[in-house]
Amino acid sequence: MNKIPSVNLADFLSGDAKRKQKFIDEIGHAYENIGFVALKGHFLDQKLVDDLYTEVKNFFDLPLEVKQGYEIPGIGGQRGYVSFGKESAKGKKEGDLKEFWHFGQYVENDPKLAEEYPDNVEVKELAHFNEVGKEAYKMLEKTAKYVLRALSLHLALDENYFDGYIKNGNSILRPIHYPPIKTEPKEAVRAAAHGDINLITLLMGAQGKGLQVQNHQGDWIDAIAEPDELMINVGDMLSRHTNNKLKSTIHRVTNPPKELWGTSRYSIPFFMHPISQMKLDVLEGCIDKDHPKQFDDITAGDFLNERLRELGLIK
Ligand SMILES: O=C(O)CCC(=O)C(=O)O
Ligand SMILES: [Fe+2]
Repeated sequence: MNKIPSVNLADFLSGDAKRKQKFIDEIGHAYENIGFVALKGHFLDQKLVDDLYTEVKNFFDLPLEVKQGYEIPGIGGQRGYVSFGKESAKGKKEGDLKEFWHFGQYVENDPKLAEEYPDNVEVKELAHFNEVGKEAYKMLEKTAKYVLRALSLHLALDENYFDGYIKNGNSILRPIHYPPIKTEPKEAVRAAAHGDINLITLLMGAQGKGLQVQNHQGDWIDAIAEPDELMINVGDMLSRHTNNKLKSTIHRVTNPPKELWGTSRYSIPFFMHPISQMKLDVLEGCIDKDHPKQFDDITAGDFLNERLRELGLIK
């Protein structure tokens, strides 16, 4: 495959059995091959997208001392601000050329989980930042729920298989700012080649050049979405759970050519995580003579901690 396929969630939600099956087959096929799709028909309307970008730009425009006041020690960057260069891709020493913010779960009716997760951090300088972030979080979570339902059916599981694992899950909304590049970055890139940790990622802002995906042949292909599309990819948790039937594809964000060094890039991924107790053990239905079990049993919580250590976010 050398192009990211485009699918429409409206097919899945149409109530028409044929259209629903078409969506399941298209996304299933795409995830067994390239691991990415561009998705139309999601639950984010244009006003919400515009409002979120406005708030996010306003936040990153705040003075560094103000932003650093929202960098919370001891929580592995899981909420609030993470400053420039802190995170590096697994196996890489140079930090990525980015700063970012994390909105986390808004736990409902589960005091134990509310206790387990760090609190969301409120930005005091911006009147709408917190509420707009929360609204986008909810709409992305809702979109992701239906995508996982389609994948459950593709895997011959119960349609609602993931519902209980993602309700109040440890998902993260991460607005990212890649600032203008001022001096030759040498080895560092905006985001070094990596696979995402989580179940699936929904990315707003893949409209411009920058994001590239590595296909089976090892070629890097541009992943560019239409204005009304989210880019959605499989993460390592889902790949493990399905014995790599669904592919977590390596991707990166390249540095722009020198004449565009002066421009920022903004992107906003939503990393869909389950609750930490979910067992990522390989599904029985994904093991057979030709596909022996490839991964050890592990919970989502333990897997996440292992990876945050490798990214340099926890000690
Ligand atoms: O900025 C982008 O377009 C992609 C970012 C990304 O892959 C990530 O944060 O995991
Ligand atoms: Fe990523």
